[in-house]
Amino acid sequence: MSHTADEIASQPACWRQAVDLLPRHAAALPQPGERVAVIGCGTSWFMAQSYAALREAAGHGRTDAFAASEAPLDREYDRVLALTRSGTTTEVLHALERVRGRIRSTALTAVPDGPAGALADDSVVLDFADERSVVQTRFPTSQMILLRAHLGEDLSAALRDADTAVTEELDERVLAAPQITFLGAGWTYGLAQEAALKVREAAAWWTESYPAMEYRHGPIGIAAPGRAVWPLGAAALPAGLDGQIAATGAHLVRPSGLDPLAELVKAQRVAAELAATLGRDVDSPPHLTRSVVLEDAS
Ligand SMILES: O=P(O)(O)OC[C@H]1O[C@](O)(CO)[C@@H](O)[C@@H]1O
Repeated sequence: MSHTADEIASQPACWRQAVDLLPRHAAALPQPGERVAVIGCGTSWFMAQSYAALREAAGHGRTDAFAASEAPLDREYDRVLALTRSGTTTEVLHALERVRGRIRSTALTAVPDGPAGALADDSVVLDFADERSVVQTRFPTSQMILLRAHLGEDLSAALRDADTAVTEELDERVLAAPQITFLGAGWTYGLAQEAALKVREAAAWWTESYPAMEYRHGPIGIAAPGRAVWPLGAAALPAGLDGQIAATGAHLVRPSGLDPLAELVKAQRVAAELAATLGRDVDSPPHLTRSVVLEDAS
């Protein structure tokens, strides 16, 4: 079994641990009313998008999500939350340097004593969820569980759904699809982006991702018999879209009722399985590294 498959399967236990650790980390996370910029790269950027949508919807205050390289941190923020598994990603470190002494910052990372933690005012370390694989699976989802718990969500159903997500049979028509489009709405748009990235990273397979209401505005042109459309959560399948997808002949993955984060776990499993079918080493995808460290970036 690959490290990636092991790490995917360990998510139910990791999620429970993340919930249990909330009291230890709560004070270092964004407080209600703070204006927050959440930054990250790749997977961590997409988790930033999901968390930002959830935090605003929960009424905790303005929350913007940015790719670390594009973050307009000259704006008025009370806190920067940097999501970074490795704690070494160059663009994240640069962003933390830019706000040092001016905006309070928190690094949420998997590695104790890393560069991001040294630059940030506060650190939240989820070392139990660190990964050997290049592609991130259990760290970002455990991080999301911690953040959702901190927003006051009751996660008991999500924790049960995690058990289902790691054992349930995968959709054969998705595994056979030459192209998969993930849809999201609100906080699940970031999850859709991450699901699509996961399949690209692990299997070099053609995926796309859109906010559900944007799908009719052109992207549906890609839908065709054999290809798959996978909304993450019921809100990601707005009224009438099922009929429009059916008309293209594409396979629609109907929302399962599982928590959307558990749906993401199923997408991770699809990514790993596709990689295996294609004979790829899912633990070390070509051209990708655990973290992007730019030697001569200034
Ligand atoms: O969360 P970190 O450690 O900053 O790393 C982000 C990196 O993680 C990845 O998901 C690893 O493939 C990439 O998207 C990105 O380069």
